[in-house]
Amino acid sequence: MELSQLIHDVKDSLTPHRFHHVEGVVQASIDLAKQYGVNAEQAEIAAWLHDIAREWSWEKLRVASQTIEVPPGFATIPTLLHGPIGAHIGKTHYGIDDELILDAVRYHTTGRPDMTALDMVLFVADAIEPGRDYAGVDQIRQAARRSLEWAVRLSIDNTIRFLVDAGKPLFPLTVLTRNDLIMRSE
Ligand SMILES: Nc1ncnc2c1ncn2[C@@H]1O[C@H](COP(=O)(O)OP(=O)(O)O)[C@@H](O)[C@H]1O
Repeated sequence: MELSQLIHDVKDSLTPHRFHHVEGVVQASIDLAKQYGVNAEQAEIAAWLHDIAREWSWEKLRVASQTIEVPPGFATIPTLLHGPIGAHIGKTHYGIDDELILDAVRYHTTGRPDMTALDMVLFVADAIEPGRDYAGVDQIRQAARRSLEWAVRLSIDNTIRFLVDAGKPLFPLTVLTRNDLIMRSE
């Protein structure tokens, strides 16, 4: 695959602000990968790809989701489709056939039970890249120095609180992810 072409297209697909976020996620992913013994090349590719469809309209996401395989339920909350659709674009446009990379992209917003180390690297990098500024982010940054699992869990707790307070729907897979992390830590 041509990484420079992917980066070029990601830049074209996003506002400068979100492209800057993606650059932050790439650096944070590489750093976390090195820290936790994860393949940094896979982490970098997943990070460049993860938000490629983030600025698609709901209608465009919905239409695309009808022609490709999307994990169950994702279409009920259209924003979440940018993960599975990003993975699909990675496979079809850039020839990325590494399922570890594609899964990390697919589930980067929702998480999933039995997350791989690469899934967790991207999930946490997305939450803590230097451009992120929200209540609780420093606690997640600190957690990421000690444990990927713990950082994912804190980030999920934060997202759940945010969604509940905002009166927004919560995707059940994220609850299953949280339960799985708690069971694994006991
Ligand atoms: N687990 C979830 N269940 C339902 N909606 C979610 C979940 N996680 C995120 N969202 C929604 O999807 C939107 C995009 O999430 P995300 O891609 O993490 O945000 P960002 O654009 O800041 O990277 C959030 O603003 C939120 O409304």
